[in-house]
Amino acid sequence: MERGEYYPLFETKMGRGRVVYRLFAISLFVAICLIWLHRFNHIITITTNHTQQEEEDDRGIWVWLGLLAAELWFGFYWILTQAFRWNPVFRHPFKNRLSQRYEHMLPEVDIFVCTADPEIEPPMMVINTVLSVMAYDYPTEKLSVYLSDDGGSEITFYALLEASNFAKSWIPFCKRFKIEPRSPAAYFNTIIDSADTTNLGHELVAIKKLYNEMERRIEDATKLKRVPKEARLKHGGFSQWDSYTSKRDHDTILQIILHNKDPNNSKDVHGFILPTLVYLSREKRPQYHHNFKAGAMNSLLRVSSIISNGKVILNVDCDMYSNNSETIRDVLCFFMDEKKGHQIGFVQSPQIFENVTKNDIYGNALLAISEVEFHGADSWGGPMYIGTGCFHKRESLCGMKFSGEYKHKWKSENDLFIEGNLQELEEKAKGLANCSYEENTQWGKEMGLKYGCPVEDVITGLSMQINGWKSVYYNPPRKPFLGIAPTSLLEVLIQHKRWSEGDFQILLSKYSPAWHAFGKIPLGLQMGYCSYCLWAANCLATLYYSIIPSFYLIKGISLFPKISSCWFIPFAYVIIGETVYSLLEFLLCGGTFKGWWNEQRIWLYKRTSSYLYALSDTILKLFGFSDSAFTITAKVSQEEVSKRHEKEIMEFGTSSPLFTILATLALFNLFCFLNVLKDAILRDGGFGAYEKLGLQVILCGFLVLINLPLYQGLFLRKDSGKLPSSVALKSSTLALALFLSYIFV
Ligand SMILES: O=c1ccn([C@@H]2O[C@H](COP(=O)(O)OP(=O)(O)O[C@H]3O[C@H](CO)[C@@H](O)[C@H](O)[C@H]3O)[C@@H](O)[C@H]2O)c(=O)[nH]1
Ligand SMILES: [Mn+2]
Repeated sequence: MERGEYYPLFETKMGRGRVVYRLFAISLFVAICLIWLHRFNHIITITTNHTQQEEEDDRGIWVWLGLLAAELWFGFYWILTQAFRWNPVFRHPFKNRLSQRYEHMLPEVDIFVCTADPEIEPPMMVINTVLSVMAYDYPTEKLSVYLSDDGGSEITFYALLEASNFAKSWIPFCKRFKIEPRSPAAYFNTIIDSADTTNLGHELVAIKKLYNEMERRIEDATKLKRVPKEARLKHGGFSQWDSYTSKRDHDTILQIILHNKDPNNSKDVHGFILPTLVYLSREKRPQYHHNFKAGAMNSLLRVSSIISNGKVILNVDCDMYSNNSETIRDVLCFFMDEKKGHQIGFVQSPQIFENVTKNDIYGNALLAISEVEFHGADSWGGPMYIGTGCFHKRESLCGMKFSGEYKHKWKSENDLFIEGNLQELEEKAKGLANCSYEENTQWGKEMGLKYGCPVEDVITGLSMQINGWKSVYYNPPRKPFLGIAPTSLLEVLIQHKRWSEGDFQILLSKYSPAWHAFGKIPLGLQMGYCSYCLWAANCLATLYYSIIPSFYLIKGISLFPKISSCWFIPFAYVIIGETVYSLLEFLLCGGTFKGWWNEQRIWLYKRTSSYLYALSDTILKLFGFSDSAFTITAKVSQEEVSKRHEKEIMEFGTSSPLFTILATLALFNLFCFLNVLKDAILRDGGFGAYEKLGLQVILCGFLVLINLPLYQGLFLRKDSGKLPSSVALKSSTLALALFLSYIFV
């Protein structure tokens, strides 16, 4: 580097097509205003020309007021979503420059992996994630991996011991052959696909054999729910389970499995030191709330502070393995950039799922969020923290506020010095993971992850941004992490209930992006946060739109301008414009046409079921009637279910009130639509009579078309993934009652 010249460690590029997009957005906004005007005018006319209006209009005013409210809502919500489409940016790190400047003073990195239940998060999956992050291309003496096990499972501990042994061969293998990805399971899958293994020869055969043997032992133990006796005798760590009563009631279990203070046991087959590896199952007692993942993370923060005290922390869920061994180096380019790095509090990468099918029937990929909106957020001070695949500075996570004078010191003058032996260190660390430790402290409030919210990640990220930190969205072509998405409709709906409920609680909390954050974070970021925090609130307008227009269609009453009227134009423009835009956006993000159609369906389902539940639960919670829980998403499914998932057949399977709502709405619209067809055939003038009802027919028809998988699940399918007959019965009755009530209204 020449004197005085500054070569940044990363660059930021603007997205293309911004001007075109902004023009489109403005034109759409004008059309939305015209729709509002139309409703407003009509309502004024009804109220002022009261004299000899038909009786119908009198009642009609409520319906029109409802429509105006729904459309005001949709319009307002659309405006919020524009913030994240206004100015997308893209980041590119230069890791060669990082190496040149800082190779010998790279910071310590602590990696936290969280797991909570050995049944739905199988130990084999967990250790694959652990191995993938242990094998990062990074100086091993500066890397520490912590597994937090809220399941307190001996089997998971056993699996981790096995993994620590396997790592002794696996890590040198990865580094020697520079293989990717470094989760053994994922890697072996790729070579089955490519079959190009000739250059690895017998080394590959040998490592695969080791892996298979380990896998067999762990799977056996998992099936038997018992650790083999020999293993138990060999490792003293198991004695910590002697006093264990249940998952919800046990002492802190902590074991430093690999550590350079125990060099005999902590080197790989070539004699190089391995990363530090720690197992932690924090203390649990029935009388103490454990605060789910946030509680686990805070224990990890404290425990790690006396074992390795890494300045950078990576947090992944146990299903999110590292898909690129160079990610740490890439991310350090953001943190260590001499000019802009100081203010960066965290670097988030997207949540990408490996098991999403081609047309993504459950809309799991959330393409618009990961490929568009987060890039937009990045231009306003940064994306949210979404729980996994996120790198933090320890300071920002621990609650420090950013101030202009702050400069991060990467050179470690006050490096952690460990006195005594490992046992003493373990004992000391255990105390930090006890239930009572947090009493009368700021943990969960000002320090660490926030408690009391089902989306601990988002609220914690927001509070960091309010504290003055910025974040960066790092979304390179080769995705840094790959995880597992739910594979049944109910799982998806429940996950979204948790998310939308949590987000809505943030809106009402003391960190509310709507008011508390005002003046503390940019307006664009506030709007964007609000668009997520208001997911739940979308249910009302969507329900109104799925019921009322169809209902009035049966009565033959028009609620939208007729096709020949000039007021029809703004409606048509908004509908066509938004549809075409969302389709284009989806295709440009790499989706398929069918995937887009599936996503529309899922949004409808979430809005009419998950969000409705989230909204009512939040309101109940406000009045103290309910408490939010954390339902862990399953990462494995029965074989039949996975087969249907591969074939993209929607999985219902059980009965749930969420399904009853969806089925009732679908059937009600089907009845309305059949009624239209009947009238069109029997009545004079056929479809012509529907000219003034055009948009209502289209809306009803759309709802029927998008619900096709539901009708199949109700009446046509025979497999075990169909909707149970109890749901069919309940929803048919409800839908019929709703349909017939038009006679009385
Ligand atoms: O008491 C608990 C509950 C969960 N977890 C872990 O939290 C992670 C996320 O749980 P999961 O069931 O997979 O939820 P998702 O909805 O898939 O998770 C997303 O949303 C969560 C917030 O709702 C975030 O915590 C996650 O990081 C984010 O990936 C998993 O590793 C769990 O093992 C715990 O450690 N302790
Ligand atoms: Mn998950």
